[in-house]
Order: sequence, then C-alpha cells, then structure tokens
Amino acid sequence: MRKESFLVNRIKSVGFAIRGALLLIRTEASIKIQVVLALLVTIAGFYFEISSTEWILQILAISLVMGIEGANTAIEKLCDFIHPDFDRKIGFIKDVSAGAVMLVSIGAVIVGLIIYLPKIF
Ligand SMILES: Nc1ncnc2c1ncn2[C@@H]1O[C@H](COP(=O)(O)OP(=O)(O)OP(=O)(O)O)[C@@H](O)[C@H]1O
Repeated sequence: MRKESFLVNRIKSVGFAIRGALLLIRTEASIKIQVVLALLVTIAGFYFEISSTEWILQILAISLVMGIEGANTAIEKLCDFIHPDFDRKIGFIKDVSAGAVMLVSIGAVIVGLIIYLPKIF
C-alpha cells in the first residue's frame, strides 16, 4: 500500500482534531457552558476595549480551560471504556482529572476579575 505524504497525514490529523473539538462541544454540557462564557467575555472584551495584553491573557485563559476540559472528558470516556464498573482507582483518576479543570478554572476566574473589576468599579 502506498505511504501517504507527510502533508496529507498532517491535514488528516487536523481534520480528526476538528471533529474531536466539535464532538466535545456537541456532547458535553460543561464545555457548552464554557463556550457561552467565552462568548460573553469576548463581547465584554470589545465593550470595555481591553488592551492587547489583556486579550492575550483572556484568550490563554479560555483556551486553557477548554483544552483541559477536553482532556478531562477524554480521560472520563477512557475510564468508562476500560472499566465501566465502580472502582476506587477509577474514582481517584476521575477526581484528579476533574480537579485539574477546577484549578485552571479558578485561575481563569481570577484573570477575569483582575481585567474587569477595575473597569466596572
Ligand atoms: N467507575 C467509577 N468508579 C468509582 N468512582 C466513580 C466511577 N465513575 C465515576 N465515579 C465518581 O463520580 C465522579 C463523577 O464521574 P463522572 O464520570 O460522572 O464525571 P462527571 O464529572 O459527572 O462527568 P460528565 O458530567 O462530564 O459526564 C468521579 O469524579 C468519581 O468520583
């Protein structure tokens, strides 16, 4: 069988990644909420005319939370696939994975407060 070129392989990988991101947004409730929040802070960014540095921090915070949420979802699905029954170790893995989302979310909220509180009050 003919080996596909490096470029064709890369383009296919991007296609799989886009399909994964769309699946995530279509199927996971938590990421839907994060998408809505991301849209709201993006509107706020334009409304309050935040600086380039603030845009960079805001975009980093949004993508970090969504990226870790995606990884958390993948870990949960993997756990459910390899061990659908109740297991203390699976519970630990899922808790740690959810904890990672919570940690970056706290950071993102703090970034948001530092950017917007001085502009609102
Ligand atoms: N197979 C299992 N064995 C032990 N504990 C589990 C198991 N499945 C879930 N848990 C516990 O329930 C918690 C929630 O797990 P679940 O997979 O429902 O995640 P979730 O955060 O509710 O995910 P989502 O709402 O995105 O589907 C886990 O963090 C873990 O403490």
